[in-house]
Amino acid sequence: MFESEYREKLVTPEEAVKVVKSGDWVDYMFFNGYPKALDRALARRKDELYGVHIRSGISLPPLPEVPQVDPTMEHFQWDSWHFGAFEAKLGDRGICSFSPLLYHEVPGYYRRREVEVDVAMVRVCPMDKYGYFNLGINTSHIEAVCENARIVIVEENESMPYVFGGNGNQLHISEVDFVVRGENEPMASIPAIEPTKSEIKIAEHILKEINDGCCIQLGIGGLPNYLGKKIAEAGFRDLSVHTEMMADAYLEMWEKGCITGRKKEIDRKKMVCTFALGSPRLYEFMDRNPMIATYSVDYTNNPAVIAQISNMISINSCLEVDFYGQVTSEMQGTRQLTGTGGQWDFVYGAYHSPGGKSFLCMPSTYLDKTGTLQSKIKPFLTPGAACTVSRQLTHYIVTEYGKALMKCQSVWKRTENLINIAHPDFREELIKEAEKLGFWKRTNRIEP
Ligand SMILES: CC(=O)SCCNC(=O)CCNC(=O)[C@H](O)C(C)(C)COP(=O)(O)OP(=O)(O)OC[C@H]1O[C@@H](n2cnc3c(N)ncnc32)[C@H](O)[C@@H]1OP(=O)(O)O
Ligand SMILES: CCCC(=O)O
Repeated sequence: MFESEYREKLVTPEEAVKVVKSGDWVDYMFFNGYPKALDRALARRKDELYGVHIRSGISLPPLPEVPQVDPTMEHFQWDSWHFGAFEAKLGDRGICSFSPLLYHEVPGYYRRREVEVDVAMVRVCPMDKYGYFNLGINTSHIEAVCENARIVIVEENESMPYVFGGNGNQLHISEVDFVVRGENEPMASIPAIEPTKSEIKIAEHILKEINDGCCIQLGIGGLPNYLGKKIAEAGFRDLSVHTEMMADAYLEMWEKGCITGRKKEIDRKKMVCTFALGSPRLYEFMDRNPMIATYSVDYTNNPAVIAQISNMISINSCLEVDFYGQVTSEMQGTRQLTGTGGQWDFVYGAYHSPGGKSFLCMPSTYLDKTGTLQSKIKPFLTPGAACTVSRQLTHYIVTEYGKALMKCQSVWKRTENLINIAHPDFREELIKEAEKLGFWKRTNRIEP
């Protein structure tokens, strides 16, 4: 029924990118949603175009060519909502600018027309018999971008898993201006990372906080994934999933029979997410799986939605915490390493869930560029680092030495709680700093 409209709109990537004009804003979406064939065709137009802005986030291999063919940024300027390794390197070279966000608000930025978008380009599943292009493992904010773009171009990829959804997970042919056929390359996957000794200890602390019937959200990074494996091994029952990112850890929990979703107040018996990042096995698991429901990020990450689920346990990683309980999870001083992503959304939402808790986790130390051990608990965040979670919102901080409550604690008590979970080699020094600042009134330090 939609075949003739499809044929009318089907063009080559070279034809499709001709709609881009100098000065346009082009949206490439996130993760596996970025359109590889269109990107290559646009890069080839470099010498004809000036000041085209490309907006993206967490670009995955094969990496986009557009920012690489124009290091001068005369032709293409690269903007990112969220840095991955690729964007962090471009940022170091001064050829990628970062836009801070609250992830659940992103569809609203487009709907309120606070961000410009002329051309939306997105990688999708091939059209189905009802005329829909399923957005696969990248639902995120795509629908809102496309609703507000002057031109929408979809790039079909047969390797994209077809994922059932609640909302925002498809585009209809009538909403699309051009269709191109991509090269069906496999979705980019991320390798499993072995946990460090500290991460193993952190997981032990958090496991004590999990009960049968909880709803789990795991963030991005090595630790949350390892924790998911431990939850699976521990054999919890009737867990639910409401997360931003579907990851291999959930597949393991499901295979071990831990996840039923029966206890959730909303989306019962569904594993809810807005995108996926993991192994090919995870992507296969998600393909036409009736238990998975992908939604636009303004639903999954909306704190008011998260708060409707009882016993929400949110587990994310961070980089640095100061005596106030301010957290950065995205910057090393002035260097933008990653982004806020959904961290703020889940910290806030989980706290408002009946019985809910949020844990921001980090090893207590890291090695700096000179190989010197540094504490991640500091009197103040490293100058230049933006605060990802403000002190009013932080609930628990967890290191290998235990967990520290921040919510409702005085600055004195926060300082003390944090020094108790700092690496022992830094505790004396931190106490001295706290005393100088007048943040330390007495000690109840736990000896290592
Ligand atoms: C996905 C959801 O469902 S919701 C929300 C999830 N999203 C977020 O939480 C967004 C922000 N968080 C993140 O991006 C990640 O969790 C991170 C970056 C905080 C942690 O990810 P990990 O992979 O565990 O990072 P890791 O511990 O390896 O540290 C990354 C780098 O920063 C360095 N580093 C860590 N802490 C510090 C610090 N305090 N100062 C300077 N550098 C630091 C590490 O040495 C490492 O450097 P390298 O890449 O040169 O080895
Ligand atoms: C773009 C979102 C990824 C994250 O939350 O870390």
